[in-house]
Amino acid sequence: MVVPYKHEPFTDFSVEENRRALEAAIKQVESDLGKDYPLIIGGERIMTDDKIKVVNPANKKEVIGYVSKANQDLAEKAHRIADETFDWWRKTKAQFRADILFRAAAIVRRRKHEFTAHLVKEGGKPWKEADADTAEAIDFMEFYGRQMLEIDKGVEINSRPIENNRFHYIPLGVGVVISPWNFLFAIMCGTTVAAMVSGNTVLLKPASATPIIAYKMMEVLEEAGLPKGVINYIPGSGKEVGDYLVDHPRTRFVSFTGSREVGTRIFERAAKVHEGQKWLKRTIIEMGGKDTIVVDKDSDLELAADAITYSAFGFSGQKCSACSRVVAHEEVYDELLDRVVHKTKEHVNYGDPTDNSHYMGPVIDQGAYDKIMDYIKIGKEEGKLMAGGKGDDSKGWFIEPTVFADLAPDATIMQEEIFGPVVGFTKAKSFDEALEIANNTEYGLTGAVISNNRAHIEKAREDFHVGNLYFNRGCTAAIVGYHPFGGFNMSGTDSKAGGPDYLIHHMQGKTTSEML
Ligand SMILES: NC(=O)c1ccc[n+]([C@@H]2O[C@H](COP(=O)([O-])OP(=O)(O)OC[C@H]3O[C@@H](n4cnc5c(N)ncnc54)[C@H](O)[C@@H]3O)[C@@H](O)[C@H]2O)c1
Ligand SMILES: N[C@@H](CCC=O)C(=O)O
Repeated sequence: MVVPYKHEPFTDFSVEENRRALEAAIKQVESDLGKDYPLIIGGERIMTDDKIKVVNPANKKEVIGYVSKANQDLAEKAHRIADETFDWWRKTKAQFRADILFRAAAIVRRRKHEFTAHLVKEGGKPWKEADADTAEAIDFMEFYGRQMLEIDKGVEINSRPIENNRFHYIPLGVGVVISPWNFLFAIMCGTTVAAMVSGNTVLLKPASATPIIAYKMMEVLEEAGLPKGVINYIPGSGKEVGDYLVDHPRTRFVSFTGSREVGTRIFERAAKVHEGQKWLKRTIIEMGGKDTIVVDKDSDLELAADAITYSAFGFSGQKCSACSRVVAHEEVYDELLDRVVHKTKEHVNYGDPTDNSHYMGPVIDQGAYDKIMDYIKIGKEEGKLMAGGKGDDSKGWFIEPTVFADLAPDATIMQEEIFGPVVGFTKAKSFDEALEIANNTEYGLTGAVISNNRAHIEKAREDFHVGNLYFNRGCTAAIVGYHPFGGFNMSGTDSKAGGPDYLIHHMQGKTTSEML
């Protein structure tokens, strides 16, 4: 029997002991930088000459490590091993697979600050965000382990007196898991272990900006008893290795989390049936967002301002769930805007995230920096700059928390995902109009409504078309097992990570009927 699932508590860094523990862990991680990391294929460590250079986004000169890069030959080798391993792995008991996750979760929990410190360095995450990322990785392992045990009980169906009917889920086959850099531990871990615990074998291609945490997870899973060949670690170029694996006729499913551009490309490519392919590939595709907080006339404006500030600038706005649009009723617009601008200028400082006094760290890389600065330039033409607007990429990739006011609902920066510390405000004449504006993007991931009006909350529950809708709080920070996460429309397939249906996406239902 396992104890009931409860999410991993966050660390309180105002407690001196906790603060010191993370400081020590950061020092430890710093003394360990610059190493070489191999691929892991069928349990074998393979060093390649071609390497991914992983740098600290807060200090470009600091190399976190050099990670071996898979090419198509190595991807093919990994695929063959994953395929062979699936033959016996698919028959292992759910309890055996779940136990690996429970042991792995316990290992990470015991070494929690070490992982968090690594995320501060590799991902540029401030302490609070890095701690939440580690906690979420633990949660995914604990939650999916339990979910698998539930699914293993089977589903009741009817039998007539002359027959014995059964219905149960079986795994799919070899899955390609492609993960993003922003929840470098949690999402990478959650998507990988969900596929594995459901009885599939996995080819894990982590994001090129953050592949080292994935290597560390592999070490933990191996220590927890994961057999060779079940998860194969193959970082590499998205285009070269990613396309090859997505197109491969023996790939049974692809689990992708990342941008709309790459997600739609994978969706299209996976739809093509290649020679020798015996199935239609399953795709689990979770993409970006353009997430809105609606602030009603009758609402707590201080709560609204806090919710907006954290949702817009937590981890420098680099969350698919980040608030990048505010739609406020015209009667409260000016006061709300004043409060958010004040909080941004007073409280949202930024700098090296190893220093816990910084609210925000850097953005992830030069590409992200340039893209966000381009959007800020557009924002200056489309609206009124109220705070921030500058960047500095001399040492790391730092951008000021930026607020734009008086934007048209269809302005570019109100429609396209920026994925940085930029939030835009627009006005609505009524609550109905506010909802219309909130729904006017191609995305549908998260949203929030700040309101004291029960009828308006109920209207939004029906009409605000997003996968994760929150009332009287911000629109980020979903918790595994409590807020199943995934979006509508161009935000993806709404697979709901951390929810009761998630594992089923990695499985297929089988009916057997025996005559008595
Ligand atoms: N909906 C969600 O749950 C969720 C969660 C986190 C991030 N995101 C989204 O992810 C994006 C940020 O992450 P990112 O910059 O890592 O996204 P990205 O799409 O650039 O990269 C994601 C992954 O895809 C790989 N990739 C790139 N080209 C590929 C190809 N042709 N074939 C296969 N794989 C390829 C990358 O190497 C990386 O591992 C944002 O849009 C954000 O909103 C969504
Ligand atoms: N699940 C996270 C977002 C993941 C995407 O970046 C949240 O709810 O804030």
